[in-house]
Amino acid sequence: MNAENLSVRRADRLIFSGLSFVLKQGESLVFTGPNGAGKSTAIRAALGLLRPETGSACFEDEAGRHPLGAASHYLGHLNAMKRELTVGENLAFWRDFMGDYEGGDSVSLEDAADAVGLAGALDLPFGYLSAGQKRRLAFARLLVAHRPVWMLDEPTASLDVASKVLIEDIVNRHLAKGGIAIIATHEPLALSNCGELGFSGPVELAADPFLPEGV
Ligand SMILES: Nc1ncnc2c1ncn2[C@@H]1O[C@H](COP(=O)(O)OP(=O)(O)OP(=O)(O)O)[C@@H](O)[C@H]1O
Repeated sequence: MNAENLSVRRADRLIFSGLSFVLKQGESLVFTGPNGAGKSTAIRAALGLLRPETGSACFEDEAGRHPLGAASHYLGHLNAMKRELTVGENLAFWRDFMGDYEGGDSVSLEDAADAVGLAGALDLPFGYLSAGQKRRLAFARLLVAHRPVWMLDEPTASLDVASKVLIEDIVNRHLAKGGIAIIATHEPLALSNCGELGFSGPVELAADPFLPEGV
């Protein structure tokens, strides 16, 4: 995948500018930096979920360039599950709604639940799960519909050490199969072929000389 000269401006602040990188199959990149530095914004801008001031990002394969959003799974701060539906019903919804991207290697609902340590919980309402179990189920969503790129925003927040290792393992298997991952994180993650990109935070822009004073 390719990001070229991405910049995002919000109100009178430049959140970041000139963000460019290339990731090949099997490579990962972590976004680091303090709260408010721009990591989530960078993920959302690359995916096209918010409009960048400049630049764009795309996924490239033998067939050409594709919008990054179509080729990606996005795991944000929220888990994107319905609390009234069971674990199995939630996963079935995401499998049917997203479908497999070309070259798909998705797994069954049972195997996905098993991979995140929730094998016995398929009939349990999502709302009954603990915070860590909910986060692990959000990860199972990535396994039931294939996407070559995973964009993950603080995926291991609220996870205990064993669960964090389990998630690292799932991401590493995705990378080993030629997938790509971008991860905003505050904690070190043991990922293969991993680079790091540090965000330093927004810069106040000079006042617009055409605005009346105080605006
Ligand atoms: N609508 C908005 N208008 C102005 N500024 C905004 C808006 N939305 C976000 N920001 C600012 O953009 C900056 C980047 O926020 P972002 O959520 O990307 O940070 P982050 O690095 O992911 O932080 P965290 O580690 O806390 O998740 C923050 O300083 C935030 O205040």
